Amino acid sequence: MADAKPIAMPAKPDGATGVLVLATGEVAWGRGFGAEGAAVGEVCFHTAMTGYQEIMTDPSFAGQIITFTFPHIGNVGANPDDIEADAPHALGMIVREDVTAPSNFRAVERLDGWMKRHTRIGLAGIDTRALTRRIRAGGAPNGVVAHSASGDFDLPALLEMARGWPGLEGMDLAKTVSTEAHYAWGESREGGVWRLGFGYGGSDAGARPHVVAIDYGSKHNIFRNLVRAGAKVSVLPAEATFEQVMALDPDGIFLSNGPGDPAATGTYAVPVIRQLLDTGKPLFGICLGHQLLGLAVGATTTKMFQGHRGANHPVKRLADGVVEITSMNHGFAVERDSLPANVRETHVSLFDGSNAGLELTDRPAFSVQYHPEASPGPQDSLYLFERFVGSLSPR
Ligand SMILES: NC(=O)CC[C@H](N)C(=O)O
Repeated sequence: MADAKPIAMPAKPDGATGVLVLATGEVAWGRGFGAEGAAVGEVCFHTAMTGYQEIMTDPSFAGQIITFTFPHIGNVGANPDDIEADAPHALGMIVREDVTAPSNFRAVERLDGWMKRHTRIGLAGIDTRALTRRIRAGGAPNGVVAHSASGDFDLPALLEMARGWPGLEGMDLAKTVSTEAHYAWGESREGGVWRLGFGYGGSDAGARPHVVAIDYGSKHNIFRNLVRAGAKVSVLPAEATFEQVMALDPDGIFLSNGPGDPAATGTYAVPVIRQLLDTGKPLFGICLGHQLLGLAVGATTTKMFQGHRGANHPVKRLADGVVEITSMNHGFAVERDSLPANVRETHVSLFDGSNAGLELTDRPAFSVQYHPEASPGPQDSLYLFERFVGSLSPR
């Protein structure tokens, strides 16, 4: 921004090795951990008290820096099991207290070591309560987290970096985190590590209905739950064509969660989803998949002023009034008023009344905005996997 006025930025206190610089010019000094360097993205907050490894590895967090409202992050260390993708996708984490030595039998390394190994930047010693209130009042700002063990920072350059980032609105990130090639989901534990993609999961896989999942940035536990509910799962890249999906002879189609702006991803995903809907095959979508289904039926999506990121978000199921406690992570939403006549709203957020689920009345397709796979989070919504897989004919 050429016309931006210089902003007075607070001088570095002694011993500071990390800093957060928001595009507004606000600066918070702290202690860096994990990898050194600088990362730019949207600074959001997450209220879950557990599951930091699952959160950091959820591909939906690409392009985002997560402020954890829970002050003690890292105290169960890092392990090879609690991951939703092979590596972290969130750009960095901001925490209150320094990461300590892990106290958990499953830990194989410290969180800060894990972050460093995966080139992710951490920032500790930040007043995360004040930062969270700042985000709540002003919306999620763009910003930079930087870590330099020697304490050398070029603040004007970091500010420039924060200001130069275009923001998540209009940004397609799904294809940057999706699988590159088609694979059949399966996993086995070898040498203490889950190995993926060697074949169909579950016993007697041949008799299972076949779900073809389009991976816009999927979490592993979604596929695990589809298998647990009785399916076998094939995974295709975000840019898969209608013909590529149909060549796998699906019994049902799954649209995954993922990062970025659904409207931007929709430019290539929506035409495919429309064709898939026309086949009459059952379809289920989660989060970004929900938003893309919404766009495919003609609804619109919008960037929320306040996104939802936590593991205790109440959602009302409109069919029977039951409240599900859900795990959520989204910054965009389907606009209720834009839903066409053949689409019924099925779930509503009890925090702000925003749309949390939909179903078509003339085709077997439904989706939810929240994360029923419950990792991290409650298990109230696992029934959705059973409902979807139960509607497919086994073969
Ligand atoms: N978890 C997700 O799939 C997130 C969807 C979308 N990127 C959003 O922020 O709303």
